[in-house]
Amino acid sequence: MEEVKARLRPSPEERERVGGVASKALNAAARALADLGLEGEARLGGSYAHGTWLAGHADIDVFVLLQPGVNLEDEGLKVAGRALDIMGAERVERKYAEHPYLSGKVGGIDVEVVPCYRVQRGQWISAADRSPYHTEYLLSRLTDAIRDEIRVAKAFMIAQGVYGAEIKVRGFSGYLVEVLVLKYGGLIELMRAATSWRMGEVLALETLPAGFRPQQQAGALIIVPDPVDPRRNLGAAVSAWSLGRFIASSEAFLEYPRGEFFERQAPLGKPLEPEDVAPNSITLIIEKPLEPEDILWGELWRTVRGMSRYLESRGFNVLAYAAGEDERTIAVSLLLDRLSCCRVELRRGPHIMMAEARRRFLDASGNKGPIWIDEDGRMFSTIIAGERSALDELRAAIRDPVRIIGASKGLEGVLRSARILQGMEALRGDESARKSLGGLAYGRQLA
Ligand SMILES: Nc1ccn([C@@H]2O[C@H](COP(=O)(O)OP(=O)(O)OP(=O)(O)O)[C@@H](O)[C@H]2O)c(=O)n1
Repeated sequence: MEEVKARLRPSPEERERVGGVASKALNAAARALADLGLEGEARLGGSYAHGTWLAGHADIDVFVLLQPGVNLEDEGLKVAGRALDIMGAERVERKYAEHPYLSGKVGGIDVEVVPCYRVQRGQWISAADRSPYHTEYLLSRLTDAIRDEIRVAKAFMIAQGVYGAEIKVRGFSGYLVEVLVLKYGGLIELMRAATSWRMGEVLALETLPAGFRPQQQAGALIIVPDPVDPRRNLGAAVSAWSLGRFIASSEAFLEYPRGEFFERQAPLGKPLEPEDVAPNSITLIIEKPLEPEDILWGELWRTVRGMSRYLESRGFNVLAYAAGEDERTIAVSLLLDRLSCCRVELRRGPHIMMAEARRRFLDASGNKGPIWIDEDGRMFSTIIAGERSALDELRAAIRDPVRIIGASKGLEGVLRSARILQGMEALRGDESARKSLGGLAYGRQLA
C-alpha cells in the first residue's frame, strides 16, 4: 500500500505546474465574468481543489458561480468559452452533465469550466451548485494521510473498472470515494466494511438530521447521503454491477493483497480468457459516432437490450453481454447458449367445419409435420422454419435496426454498417472486440 501511495502522490513539481494552470484558470474565469459584465465568482473544485487527483492525471475544475436567473446554457457557456479563450486553451469541447459545460487543454492539462449558480446551501437550482459546498466541506476535513487513502481507493476502483459516475461506467464518482474513505478512515477499512454492507444500508458520514428518511430510489443498493445535502444519495448512480464488482474485488484483495489489484481487473472466480467464452459469442463492431459519451452509451445500452430481446424472440438465449471500446470503434459481444437453432413454427388453420378451407389446409400441410384439432375445433399444424443462425438473424435485423430491434435513431447509420463476427474471429479484430469479449470473461454485464 505504501508503494502504491508513493506512486500516486503528485510530486512537488507536478503540484507546482498544475497549480500554475489552476491560478491562470481562476483568473481567466474572473476576467471573463468582468468582460461579459456578469456578476459572479469563479472557484476551483473537484479533485484538484481537494488535492485528491492521481499523479499524472490532474484535471482542473473551475466552477463559475452566477446569479440565479442567468441562463447557464447561454450566458453560462459564453463565460466558460471566454475564460478558455483567455487561457489560450486548445481542443475546446462542449460536454454534458445535467447542463452543458466546456473543457479544453491548457499546457497539456484538462481544464473544465462549469457554469452554475451561487445559492444558499439547500437552495440548489442546478446539480453543479453543490460542488463549491463539497469543496468547502472536504477542505475542512481532509488530511494528507486521508488524501493518500483516497488516491489508492480511486486507483483500485479504476483498475477494477468501477470508477466514475458517467453512464458508461455507472460506478463510484470521485466525490463518493472521497466521502466513503473519509467515513471509514482508509481504503482497507472501506473494503472491510463493504464486504458486509446490507441492501439499502445508509452509509452516512455526518449525523443525519432528526427524522431523516432516505428517498426511495428504485435500484439504489446503498444510500450515501451527501454531507452537504443529506437528501441526495451519492450512491444512486452506482449500478449493481459496479457495486458488486467492488465488493467482490475487495473480498479478494483482503484475502490475497497484491499490487496487481491496482493495475488490472481481478477475476471473480477462476480466471477465464476471452478465448474461453468466444466459441458461443457474437461480436458486433461499430464505428464510434460523434456523440457526447453519455448520450452514446445510453443509446448503446438501449440498443443492446433491444438486440438481446430480438434474439430471444427468435428462439435464442442471450446469457450475457458486454461492451468495449478503442479509439475508433465500439464492440458489443453477446454470449448465447447456442449460435444456431432449428425452429418449428405454428400454423393456424381453419375450423374443422369449413370444408373447403379444411381441404386446402390439409393439402398444404401434407406430411410435413403433425396436424391437430384443438378443443374449439380449430386445426393446427407446424412447419419447420429451418435452421436459423443467430449471426444471420442479427445481420438481417441491423438492416433496419430502429424498427426491428428498437435501436436508437442516433445509432442507425453505424449499426447498418456494423461488422458482425462470430466467436474467435472477433479476437483477431479491433482492440474494442477483445475488450468486449474480455468483459464477458469477467462477467461484465452492461445492464
Ligand atoms: N456524480 C457527480 C460528479 C461530480 N460531482 C461534483 O463535481 C466535482 C468534480 O467532479 P469530477 O471532475 O467528475 O471528478 P473529480 O472529483 O474531480 O475526480 P477525478 O478528477 O480525480 O476523477 C465533484 O467534486 C463534485 O462536487 C458530483 O457531485 N457528483
